[in-house]
Amino acid sequence: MLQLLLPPQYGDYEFAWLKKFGPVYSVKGCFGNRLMISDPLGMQYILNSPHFGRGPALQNVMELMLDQKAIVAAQGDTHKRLHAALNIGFTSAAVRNYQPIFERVVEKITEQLGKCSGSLTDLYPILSAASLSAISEAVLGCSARDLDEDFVANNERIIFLSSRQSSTQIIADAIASRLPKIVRRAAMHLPIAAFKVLRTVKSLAHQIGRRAVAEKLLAAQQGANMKTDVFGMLLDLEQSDLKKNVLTEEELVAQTGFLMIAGQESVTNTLVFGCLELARHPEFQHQRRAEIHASLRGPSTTFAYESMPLLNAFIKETLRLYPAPAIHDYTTVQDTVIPLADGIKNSRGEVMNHIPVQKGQVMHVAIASYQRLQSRWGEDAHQFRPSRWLDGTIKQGQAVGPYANLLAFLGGPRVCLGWRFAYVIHDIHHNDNSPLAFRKTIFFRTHYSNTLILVTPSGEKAAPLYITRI
Ligand code: HEM
Repeated sequence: MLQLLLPPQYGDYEFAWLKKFGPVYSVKGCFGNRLMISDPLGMQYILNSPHFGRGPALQNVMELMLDQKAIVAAQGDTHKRLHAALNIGFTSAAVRNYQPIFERVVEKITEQLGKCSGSLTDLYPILSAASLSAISEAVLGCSARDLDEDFVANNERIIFLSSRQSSTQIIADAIASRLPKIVRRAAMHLPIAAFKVLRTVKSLAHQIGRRAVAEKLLAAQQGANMKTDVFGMLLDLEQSDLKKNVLTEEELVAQTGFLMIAGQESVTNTLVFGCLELARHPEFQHQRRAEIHASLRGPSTTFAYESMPLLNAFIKETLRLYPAPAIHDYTTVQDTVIPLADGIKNSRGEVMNHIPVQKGQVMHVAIASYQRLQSRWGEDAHQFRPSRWLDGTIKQGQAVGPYANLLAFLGGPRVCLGWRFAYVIHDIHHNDNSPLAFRKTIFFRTHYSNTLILVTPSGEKAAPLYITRI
């Protein structure tokens, strides 16, 4: 289990085991064997079936870090209701309204990166601040400059703490997740530095959310356009489900912390990995720029990236190789049988097209492994090759995930609501007002610590790349 989560480079063992044992095998965990599964049909079943709940360690993290009313901490019918209600702010029509915000943020990032031209620059702080800006404006309708300084600092601290996972911590998490909920909640009040940061962020996020809701309601009374951000959409008295009492103001406020932290962290990491692959593939970087130039010469459309096959392929390929939820844990809540697309051989050599699992079985939905299955993505599935999305290499099969059969945004009832949002933020890669090129310098490693991150050989979360203006 520790080999799986803390190898020198993420996937060192996992991808070797995938090759050796196939898409279903078991690994030894702290409290018994765990099932690793990357079979597409099996994953689709687990993600959509009520027979599975979130794994104990992951649920523990959600409960510790977030407001109890936050969508990711909610379960069953409450979760369904919150998901449906919040979805109003994340439809493709809604996200199109937020486009000017993303364009402004992208302008600022390119300007800032341009200033670092000719030097070795860690992309993390720049892209992290930019993601926070985009999310703060597009979700709350509030500039990141207006966010409480303490919130921004503590938010960064949480992201930093969650990027440092040690073997002791993994074991402690596994033990903590076995404690009764009441004990875990009580532990949050212990005078431990990390818990203090969590308590502060929760409380500040609440204040920020409450202020945003109050300002939006006032703006609505004054007849302001409410469609410019997620909170506005949700509080729009013309169409909102709030008036049907589907989502209370208090519940909307409770989503603030998760939307800010999770959105910022996932978007930043995906952008960083994208820039790293550009640095590693100068030829592709050049072709992509040529596509941008061609599109800028054509008729101007707001969503220009829709007509840019290389840019689309690039974003998909980045999400394929670097899914934020590389391994997602589930527990079986009642005995069930998981169907498999590709049968597996049992110890007697018989081919099984399904596997029975008992209540209480912990399993790892191996998203990073699935996204490297040669049977689906091609013989060179471990390579970064965006052209696979354009030349027919990829085989269709069970439809999993909301986008391009990828599971970077998960799938099923808990699918990411902000996936369109995340896609648009990648506009950074087609902004060409200040053309930049990235060049790799040192050896990097990918590391899994609640999410996939880039670390230097000494284990520090950082993405130093050379930036040059062209
Ligand atoms: C590349 C960027 C992103 C990735 C890879 C990503 C990935 C994910 C994943 C894996 C989950 C499932 C978490 C779980 O239940 O365990 C999730 C949930 C969610 N994400 Fe994202 N996310 C991204 C960006 C965003 C952004 C920008 C927002 C909004 C500002 C957002 C909003 C949400 C919400 C509201 C949920 C909860 C859905 C539910 O439980 O019903 N995400 N995301």
